[in-house]
Amino acid sequence: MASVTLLRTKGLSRQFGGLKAVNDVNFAIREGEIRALIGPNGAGKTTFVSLLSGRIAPSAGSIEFLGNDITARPAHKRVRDGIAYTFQITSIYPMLSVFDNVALSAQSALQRSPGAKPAVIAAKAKEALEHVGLSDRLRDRAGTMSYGHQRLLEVAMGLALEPKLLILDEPTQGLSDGEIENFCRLVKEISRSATVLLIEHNMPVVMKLADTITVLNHGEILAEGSPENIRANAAVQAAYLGTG
Ligand SMILES: Nc1ncnc2c1ncn2[C@@H]1O[C@H](COP(=O)(O)OP(=O)(O)OP(=O)(O)O)[C@@H](O)[C@H]1O
Repeated sequence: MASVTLLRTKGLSRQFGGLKAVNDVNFAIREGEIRALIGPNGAGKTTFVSLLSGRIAPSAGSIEFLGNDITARPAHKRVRDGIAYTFQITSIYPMLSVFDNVALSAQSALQRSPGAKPAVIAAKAKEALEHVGLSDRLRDRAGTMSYGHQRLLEVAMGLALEPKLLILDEPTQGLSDGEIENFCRLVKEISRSATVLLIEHNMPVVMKLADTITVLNHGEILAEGSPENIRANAAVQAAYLGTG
């Protein structure tokens, strides 16, 4: 099946002082895949996706999205292009209702289609909340929900942006086993309409969800391949055991 490259990086690098947090990364993700980005603590995963979303600027290299060079494009424009990034640290507005949080996201997505009516925004927000199973919590103040539900709210906010690429940074952190199972189902469902890039430490989740796994270590791609492939990779095992 022909597949389109959604996003590609060439020589992407970011230094913090003398530290090469991301070093010369050539990466490509195809439309429709679920890609997991894994690696030991400090490997550069969050820095890498922050470069993709435009939260931080690269020291060198380039980023292409659907064939266009977006390296210098500001973060808010990348959101409009279709790159949504849910943060590792909860980024909801705790004093606003669940519905309002998602409506704000939906509104920013609909700025792409002029003349969007409040009713359309509300419908999009409700649809996203239904997707993550929070339809019965619309009026709750976001900050009063459990941590797990706040993570789901974040995913709904990402979905309301109607992204082409949804970047999830450690989405299962702090979730219960039952919540993780539901979350895996949700990601599968999301992947029917969006490409998913997932930073994840929970290996069973990675093995279950990912079509392809990219392993970062010391800011560089150490390995890339299918879950079976990566599981059997000696260099990956060594990196995780701290001997690589
Ligand atoms: N703003 C910053 N200033 C200085 N150093 C930074 C900054 N952000 C990240 N780093 C450093 O860059 C390296 C990569 O960090 P990053 O957070 O990208 O790793 P990670 O793979 O996401 O780690 P984790 O799995 O622990 O979240 C680390 O050594 C980190 O200390």
